[in-house]
Amino acid sequence: MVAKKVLSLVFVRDASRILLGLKKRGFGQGWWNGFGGKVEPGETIHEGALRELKEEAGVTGHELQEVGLLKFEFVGDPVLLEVHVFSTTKYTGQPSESEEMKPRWFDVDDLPFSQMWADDSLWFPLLLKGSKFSGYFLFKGHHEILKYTLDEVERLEY
Ligand SMILES: CNc1ncnc2c1ncn2[C@@H]1O[C@H](COP(=O)(O)OP(=O)(O)OP(=O)(O)O)[C@@H](O)[C@H]1O
Repeated sequence: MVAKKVLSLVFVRDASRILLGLKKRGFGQGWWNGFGGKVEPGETIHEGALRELKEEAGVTGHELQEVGLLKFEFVGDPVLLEVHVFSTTKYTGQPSESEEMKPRWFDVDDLPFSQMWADDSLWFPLLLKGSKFSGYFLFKGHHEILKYTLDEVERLEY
């Protein structure tokens, strides 16, 4: 590991649904995911999360809770990705398509895991039941997880 990239990942939920976006370009293109991206210089991770949610989904989030910390490495790539996962049920505005993402509500019992990052199906159950979680995943390419750890935690530690 020689460098670390800090990213946000935001999930908006209601009683039985979760808002995902189909990534139209770049990293994770063609897959459904929460909204997020690189934290920019001068902003907090929380501010970055709100900005990305607005830019990518057209929605203003309120009372974001940080619920997960996920670290990713890819074989042959010296960069460690540190993804801070946020969740909220409070938002204003209507989800709308952006250059980067096409938003859509999914029933939590009918998530498109075959079109999502492979790690998502492992930690989504913890997200959906309202737990906090911390994980590490080593990928080979973009589809295969070689090893991982995943823990439900009381509080997130950096
Ligand atoms: C490897 N397993 C993974 N599982 C689930 N989610 C993952 C992920 N790896 C990255 N993510 C998320 O994918 C988005 C990438 O965003 P990404 O396009 O790189 O960022 P950003 O919008 O700043 O990019 P540009 O401005 O286009 O450069 C960002 O939400 C990030 O948290």
